[in-house]
Amino acid sequence: MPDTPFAPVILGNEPGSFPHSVLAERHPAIIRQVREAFPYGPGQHTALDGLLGSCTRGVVEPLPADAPDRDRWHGWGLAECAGRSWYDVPWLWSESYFYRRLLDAVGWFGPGPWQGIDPFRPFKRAELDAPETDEELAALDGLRDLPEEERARALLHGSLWGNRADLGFRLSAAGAEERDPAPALVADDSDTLWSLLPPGGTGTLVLVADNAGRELVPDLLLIAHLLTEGRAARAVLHVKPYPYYVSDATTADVVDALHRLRAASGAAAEYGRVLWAALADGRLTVRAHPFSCAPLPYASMPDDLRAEFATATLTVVKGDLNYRRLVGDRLWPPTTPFRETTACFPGPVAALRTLKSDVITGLTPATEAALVAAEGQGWRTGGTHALIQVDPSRHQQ
Ligand SMILES: O=P(O)(O)OC[C@@]1(O)O[C@H](CO)[C@@H](O)[C@@H]1O
Repeated sequence: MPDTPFAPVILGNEPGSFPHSVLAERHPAIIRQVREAFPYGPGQHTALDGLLGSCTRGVVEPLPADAPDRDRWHGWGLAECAGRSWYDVPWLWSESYFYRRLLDAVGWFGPGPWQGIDPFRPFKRAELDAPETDEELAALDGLRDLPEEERARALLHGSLWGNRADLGFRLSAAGAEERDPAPALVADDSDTLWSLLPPGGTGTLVLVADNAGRELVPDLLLIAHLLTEGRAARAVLHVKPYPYYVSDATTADVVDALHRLRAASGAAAEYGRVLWAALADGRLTVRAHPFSCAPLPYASMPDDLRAEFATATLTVVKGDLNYRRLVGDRLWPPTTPFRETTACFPGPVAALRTLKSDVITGLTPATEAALVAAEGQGWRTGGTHALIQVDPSRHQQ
């Protein structure tokens, strides 16, 4: 066992900290926005009031007796967390449960007319329909004549920076990193990533998606490229089984994104056709595993998911939340080797993430020092830095 230093699990109970602000400010703001976006009835308003009181001033309450996933949540620690302040249980747990309870309040789980109505859909649609998305899709035409390696790199960066809701074609201008006082890309294992996906590959790429809209679109473009260029024979796209963390992608969001691509012109539409055909013939599949909305790190993943990740040629996990779940939602010393924190993961894994929370591993001492000198600790949560980290090993479980 590697000599990994102790790192405390992140809680939300320290006023002034980022996690505390999410519980005390972001969650109430989300309740407000959802309320304003839908013509909910009195029952839903009362339930939202109840959730607001509970999550800001109260304690974690059990799920209703008829909740379809009650047993599952008990397996995920509900009995241990119930009755405690939302601020005193692991932050990851608290956030996940907040979204679960929000869906309850608006009637997502039904039965009834609001069953399956995504409370975040207006926000996701607005982003997908934004003129910036048109510009980003039009920029794909400029990639057409580039050598495959350069297209692949541009699309990888598109997917990476898409995690900031920003396609990367315009950001990956040569030299941009060097011009900043601290590097935009704080770790870059992309050579290792590409070595796992050589042209002519016969393997399976798993991509664990994060946000819908302007992140999911470049994720889909990357998948289309890898399939078309033979860097992967098959791809599996993991999305969330229900709306989560406001903008996380569900199957409905995949459908919206594909329609958006097909309705575009030029290269974007071609990518859309590739993906549509790959779904039809089974080279691309979409999965919505319950564990994707679990309040737990991947170390606790169930056996079926473990088996799937174990057989993949490479699993790419997107975004900040998936990073927290991959390495553990802990305050690691930033120079803790990435590979020491991913020992729970059964197959080769790559993280593509913009930095939006305190968790970080795998920095060199020089990079950490440059970041701290330039920004104090603000680089951890500002979303202006990103990383590509890869652990190519197959861990025996
Ligand atoms: O996973 P994503 O979309 O990249 O980011 C999720 C996020 O917005 O949610 C958490 C705070 O609620 C943070 O981990 C992070 O900032």
